[in-house]
Amino acid sequence: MSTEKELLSLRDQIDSIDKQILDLISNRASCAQRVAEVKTNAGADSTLFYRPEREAQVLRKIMDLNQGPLDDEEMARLFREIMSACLALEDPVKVAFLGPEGTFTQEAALKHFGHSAVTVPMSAIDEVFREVAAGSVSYGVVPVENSTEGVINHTLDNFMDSNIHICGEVVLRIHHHLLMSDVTKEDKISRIYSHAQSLAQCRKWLDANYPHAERVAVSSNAEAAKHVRGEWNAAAIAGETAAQLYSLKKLSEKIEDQPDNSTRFLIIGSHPVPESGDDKTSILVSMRNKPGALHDLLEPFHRMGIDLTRVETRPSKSGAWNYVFFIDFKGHASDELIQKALKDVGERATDLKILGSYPCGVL
Ligand SMILES: O=C(O)C(=O)C[C@]1(C(=O)O)C=C[C@@H](O)C=C1
Repeated sequence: MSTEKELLSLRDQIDSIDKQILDLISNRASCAQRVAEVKTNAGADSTLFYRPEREAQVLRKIMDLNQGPLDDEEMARLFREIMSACLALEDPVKVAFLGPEGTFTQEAALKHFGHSAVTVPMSAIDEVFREVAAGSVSYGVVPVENSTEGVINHTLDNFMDSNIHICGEVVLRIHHHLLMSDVTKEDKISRIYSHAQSLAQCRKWLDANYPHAERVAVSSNAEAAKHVRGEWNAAAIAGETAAQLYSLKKLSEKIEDQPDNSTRFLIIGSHPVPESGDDKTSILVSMRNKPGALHDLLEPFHRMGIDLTRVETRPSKSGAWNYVFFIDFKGHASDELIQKALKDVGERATDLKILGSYPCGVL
């Protein structure tokens, strides 16, 4: 068969497959609309249309069933978007993030909820918490730890004062680029804007390449990108989305010191999430200042074979909270073993607050 004929025949096959995919996606979307009716008839308000545990199960099943040639992550991403569009038919989910437009937090929100979600920029982490608590958005996305720079204390501190639930987690690979605008003079860069975390994540690269440039910390990478648009002697460190959004040119790509630099974000909401089959629980525990306090606290987890994934200590804000520990572990708070462990831990602690049980990040 000639090349031309072979191409024509393959494109005929693709056209017919596309028609089948179209019909199947439309059928799926109609089912989601019926799900919304059932939920409404059962009295659920629209904040309960989004079901994190069900979404995690759907994506995990797709990854299990996938036989290639697309890899599991790629396939899950496609289904992520289909589900996002189906949910938007029920009721588009409104998500607050640490703005402005173009931040990594917005990228994390879209990765988690898909591109049919409505993302709403906030100017500070506290505001994301506040808007979720006030109910003006259904969910919020906040950064919690970075593989190079460690924990984001400001996010943890917000959990001490709120009754917000953690509903999910999402991890994002963070690539930083040095960006300049069309007025920047490449050989005259004497000031570099970025978020303090990003400046820290690129410290060695900056020391080697721009040792004399002033490093200016601003409220976000996207804000840094905005800044350089009118400055001939300044550059910004930010990600791909901000570069595109603010039409900046990449002077150097992937300048982060650690090639596997990634940030974990938490999804916060107002409702607890049922079990998905592969879950994590986050708790906040306060303890009096005495030798061996942390060992005592963690002993039940060790004894019961519960997998701890993170332990962070923060100074308490009041006298009663001498030590505050943020502890993440595998398992769901409705699980019998986890309930036993929490009871034991609660008896040893001054105070224990369950921040939420949620599906382990899928994508
Ligand atoms: O199963 C549901 O409850 C649905 O609303 C359907 C669906 C989906 O498209 O699969 C959509 C949104 C939910 O977040 C979870 C799943």
